[in-house]
Amino acid sequence: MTAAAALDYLRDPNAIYRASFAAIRAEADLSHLPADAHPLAIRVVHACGMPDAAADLVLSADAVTAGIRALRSGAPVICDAEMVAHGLIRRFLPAGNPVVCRLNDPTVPALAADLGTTRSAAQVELWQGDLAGAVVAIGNAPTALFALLEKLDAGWPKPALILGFPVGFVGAAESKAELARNSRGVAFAALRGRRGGSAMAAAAVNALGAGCT
Ligand SMILES: C/C1=C2N=C(/C=C3N=C(/C(C)=C4\N[C@@](C)([C@@H]5N=C1[C@](C)(CCC(=O)O)[C@H]5CC(=O)O)[C@@](C)(CC(=O)O)[C@@H]4CCC(=O)O)[C@@](C)(CC(=O)O)[C@@H]\3CCC(=O)O)C(C)(C)[C@@H]/2CCC(=O)O
Repeated sequence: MTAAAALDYLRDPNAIYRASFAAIRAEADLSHLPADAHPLAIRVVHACGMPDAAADLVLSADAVTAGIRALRSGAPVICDAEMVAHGLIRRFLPAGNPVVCRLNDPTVPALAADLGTTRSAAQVELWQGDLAGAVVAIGNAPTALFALLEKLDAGWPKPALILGFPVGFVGAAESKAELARNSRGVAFAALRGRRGGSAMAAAAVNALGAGCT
């Protein structure tokens, strides 16, 4: 049997990252973003392969500093989906920050049925104790973002930062527009429109974590 010929592709992980980030810097227009948000924008684009997504990124002026400060202080990262939680590069979290996702808490299905909502939104009921000063990363569920904003309107503790990246056709654009219109006094970053996703939300956290070093 003859040995299979090795295909020609880049194998060095650091070289792959360098080449990706260089391509994004060359292709994505980041000029509307403050310099401290460029690493976050680059990682978000990196996670989806769409340089034009950078144009839809909106941030409050304090988003990056608030996120980095919160992570350094050991704040929890609250995620709407396990996919977001699993996308976090743990070695980037500077203080062994707890990662919280309550979607699969055994009480959530009954809670969702009682409240007449999704499991993603029902889990927000379980976030109250972790919310003060936290980084909240929403990458999947528009209903979770809407529910969080409703809780803030009801006087719940404020997180340090909301990363709004829900994706899809029902409620994604609307929930992020509401966050950008009125973030309830909380620093935020969001991707306007239908695009988003767990990988992008995790990438945003990873960029902040990398910025802590
Ligand atoms: C309406 C929902 C949407 N889900 C999308 C895309 C993806 N979802 C995946 C997976 C595996 C999960 N999605 C759930 C969060 C599930 N998705 C929903 C809900 C029905 C409602 C959310 C909402 O509208 O706010 C939601 C169920 C719920 O009751 O909350 C998930 C919990 C479903 C499950 O059966 O477990 C699960 C999350 C698992 C986890 O990570 O913890 C996908 C991988 C596709 C799939 O279903 O196989 C994909 C991932 C996208 C991503 O990057 O995160 C949409 C398209 C975003 C859609 C929301 C809007 C719409 O237009 O329909």
